[in-house]
Amino acid sequence: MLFLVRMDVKIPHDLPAAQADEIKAREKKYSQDLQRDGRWRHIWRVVGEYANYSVFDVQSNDELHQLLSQLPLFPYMDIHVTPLANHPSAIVQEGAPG
Ligand SMILES: O=C(O)CC1=CCC(=O)O1
Repeated sequence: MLFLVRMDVKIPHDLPAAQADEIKAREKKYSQDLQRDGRWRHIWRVVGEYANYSVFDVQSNDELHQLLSQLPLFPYMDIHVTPLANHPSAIVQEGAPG
C-alpha cells in the first residue's frame, strides 16, 4: 500500500540546539534505514519550507502509523497522510503482477 505523507517540522525555538541536532541525527538514521529496506520509497524537500513529501510502501495503515509515530521528530511535526491508489491512465500499475 502506497501513502503520500507530508511532514511539516516545527521544532520549538527554545529547544537547545544540541538537543535538536541529536534528534535530527536520529531522524536521519531512522529514515535511511527505512529507505534501505524499501518502506520509505521517496523523500523530497518542499522548496522554501522545513517540510518534506515522502512516499511510503507498507502493508497496512497500522504499520504506517507505527513507523510515523516512532519518528524521532514525531513530537515536533505536523503529519498529513494521503492513501494512494492506481490511476487508470498510468502506464505502470504499482503493485500489479509483472
Ligand atoms: O527534515 C525533514 O523533512 C524531516 C525528516 C524526515 C526524515 C528526515 O531525515 O528528516
